[in-house]
Formats: sequence, structure tokens, C-alpha cells
Amino acid sequence: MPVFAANLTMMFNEWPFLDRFDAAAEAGFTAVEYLFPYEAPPEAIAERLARNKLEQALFNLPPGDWAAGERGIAALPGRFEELKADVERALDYAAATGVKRLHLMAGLADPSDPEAADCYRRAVAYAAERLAEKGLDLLLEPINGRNMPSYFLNDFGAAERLIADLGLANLKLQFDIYHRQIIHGDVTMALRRLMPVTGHIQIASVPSRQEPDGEELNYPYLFAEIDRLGYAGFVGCEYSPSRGTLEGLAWFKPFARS
Ligand SMILES: O=C(O)C(=O)[C@@H](O)CO
Ligand SMILES: [Mg+2]
Repeated sequence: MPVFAANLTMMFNEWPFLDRFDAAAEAGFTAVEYLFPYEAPPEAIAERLARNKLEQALFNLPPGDWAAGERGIAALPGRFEELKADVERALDYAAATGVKRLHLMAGLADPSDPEAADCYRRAVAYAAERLAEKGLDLLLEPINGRNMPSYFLNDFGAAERLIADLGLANLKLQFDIYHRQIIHGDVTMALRRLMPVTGHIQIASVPSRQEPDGEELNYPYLFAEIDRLGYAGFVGCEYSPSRGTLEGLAWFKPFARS
């Protein structure tokens, strides 16, 4: 049975950030993820996790100036020193929360630009090696260009090649099924092929990015396939509830902790 992590950036938005941990546990989740923890003190997050017996499944390294439109800095020339400091900041939060995997966002850059490709490769190798010293995995996530136009890592093949080229044991794929379906389709065959390098999975309906209980993907079939493939990680529920978060959890009832 998959272990689902509530994505507290998109779900439980009816509550202030720290109270979302309590609400997710109350709804039966045993794990949480979110984009960024950096506006809350690490100790406060750690306290909510412990109080609710929740596992921290994932969060992202700092993304640059998000409010100004940045979506990561790994592929951006001239930002390597900043990236090194970001890695240390994320590791402080990792130590407090016990998370075992972090996602590095690439940034907005042309994937065919050799300078961006060099920057990205250097940043990914650096971050993965630094995280390995702490026993953490580094994740790369291809993101579709409709949700994030001009995003550098917009192709699963590119992520797969870089992971293979670098050959670092803790460098893995963040397989967001929603993005996979929009970019390439062929979800089941991709799960089978990429499972050996997959460190985290995320889900949402396509095309609306809502509860995984309708539209063009058959999630009961995919959950069974994920189990059949022996995946032992988390499945992040990275969707926008169509009504309220609790009102849309019928799909999750069979998996909830009681
Ligand atoms: O947009 C997504 O999909 C994510 O998983 C976020 O973490 C942005 O990287
Ligand atoms: Mg995702």
C-alpha cells in the first residue's frame, strides 16, 4: 500500500502553515511534504512533526527569489556561491525535520544553452555530494511547460541521462505523475523503467491537478503498479483540492491511519 504524504503547500490551505501538520494528521496522513519550510523556524516544524507522529517526506532547497519569478537557480550562471549557501540552509532544516530527500529546482533557462547545462550539472553534482555526506538523497524533477513556462528541466529523458551520467548513488528522480502525463504520457511504462532511479513520486489528476480520483489517469491502477514494482518511498499528494481539502479526501479513506 503506498504511503501518502499530504502536500501542505497545496492541501490544507484552510489552516495557517504550522496548523496544517495537525490537520493532515487528524485526516489520517502519516507523512507530509511541501515546497519550502524557510518561513517557519525549524524547531517549530520539528515540534509539529513530533506532536503528530508525522514523517517529513520531502521539501525543496531554496529556489532563489520566488516572489520575483525565479524557480530555482541551479542552471543560472553566476549563482553557484548562493547555491552553496542554500544547500547549508536546507541541511539545517533537514537536520531538524529528519527529512531524507531534498528537491533541487533547476530554474528558468533554455535547456539547449550549453552554459546553463554546465551550471546545472555542476550544481547538481555539488548538491548531491554535499547531501550524501549527511545521508540524504538529491532529487531532480522534470516539470511541464504549461505550469512552469521556460523551466530548464522539462523532459524526463534529460533527467534520466544526467542521473546516469553523474552516477551518484544518492541522485534520484522525483517522478511527478502529473508532469509525466502532460509532457510524455506512457506513465506505466515509464514507472517500470525509471523505478530504479526514482526517489519520490507525486500525484494529481490530469488536466486539473486536483484529487487523484478522476479525469484522464486511472490512479487505482497506478497505485497497484507502484506497489507491484516494490516502491518503498512516499507518494506526495501535490494537488489543489477541488472543493475543500477534507471534502475531497474520499479517495484517501482506504489508506488513512485511524
Ligand atoms: O511543481 C511541482 O510539481 C513540484 O513538485 C514543486 O516542488 C516545484 O518544484
Ligand atoms: Mg511535483
